[in-house]
Amino acid sequence: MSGSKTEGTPLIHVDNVVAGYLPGVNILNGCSLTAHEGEIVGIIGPNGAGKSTLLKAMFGLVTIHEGTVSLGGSDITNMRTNKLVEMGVGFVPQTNNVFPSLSVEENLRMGLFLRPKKLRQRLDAMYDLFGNLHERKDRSAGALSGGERQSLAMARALMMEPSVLLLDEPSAGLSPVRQDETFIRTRKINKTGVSVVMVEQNARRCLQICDRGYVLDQGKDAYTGAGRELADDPRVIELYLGTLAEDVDSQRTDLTK
Ligand SMILES: Nc1ncnc2c1ncn2[C@@H]1O[C@H](COP(=O)(O)OP(=O)(O)OP(=O)(O)O)[C@@H](O)[C@H]1O
Repeated sequence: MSGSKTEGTPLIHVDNVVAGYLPGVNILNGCSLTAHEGEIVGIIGPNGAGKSTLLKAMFGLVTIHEGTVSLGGSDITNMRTNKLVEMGVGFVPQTNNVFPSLSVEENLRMGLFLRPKKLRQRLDAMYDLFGNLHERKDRSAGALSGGERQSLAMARALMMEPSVLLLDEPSAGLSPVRQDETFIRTRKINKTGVSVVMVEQNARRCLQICDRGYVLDQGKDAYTGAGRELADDPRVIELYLGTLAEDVDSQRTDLTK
């Protein structure tokens, strides 16, 4: 992690958030997270720990009962999603993240409905970043492969030029090769200046590309640290061995380079 990334006001800061879907049933129980400009922050942890709920709470999709979320120092707690998108927050849900009956380009247009004047410029930028989408721009999104669909979902969220992109398990359901491509693409997006907060089941791969990681357990941030440090932390390995040891495979792309 470069020192400069963690200086100054955090880009997004979750402070002691208590949140849940139903009244009286909290899923997040005092959860905190910080992402600085330029960082990739990973959220890992066991099933049901509240990882997706944390992302949804940051994006106004789950009611926050206590605690705050701020963006560049401004309070965005429980703000409506359309307002958050205007303010520079992008969100890619795990499923149902494209309109299958619309073409690739129509999906991208939908991503920019709030700022139509920039359409050509943003389309060109996305086709530049995701070459495979340009070749398929007239194809219906429902006919894309899983990896292509994930690219389209990311590109759609990037159309509004967010400062931070929230990704919910971008590698879920993809083959190992496509998973690696997704991680490499995420890093490429980050290099264009977009900060990333990503939830991942694929813990070790995620920690390889993150500047920092958070391990969530029962709705709280249990451990945090530099991505590669966390991956080697015996406490984390002991607690989440099943998750962390799953994909050490020398045949796969080295994401650390
Ligand atoms: N829409 C919902 N309504 C009610 N409860 C929900 C809803 N979505 C998730 N939950 C509950 O919230 C808890 C945390 O779920 P969440 O999806 O945030 O966990 P996660 O850490 O992302 O796990 P996984 O890796 O399995 O997706 C679970 O007990 C789940 O049943």
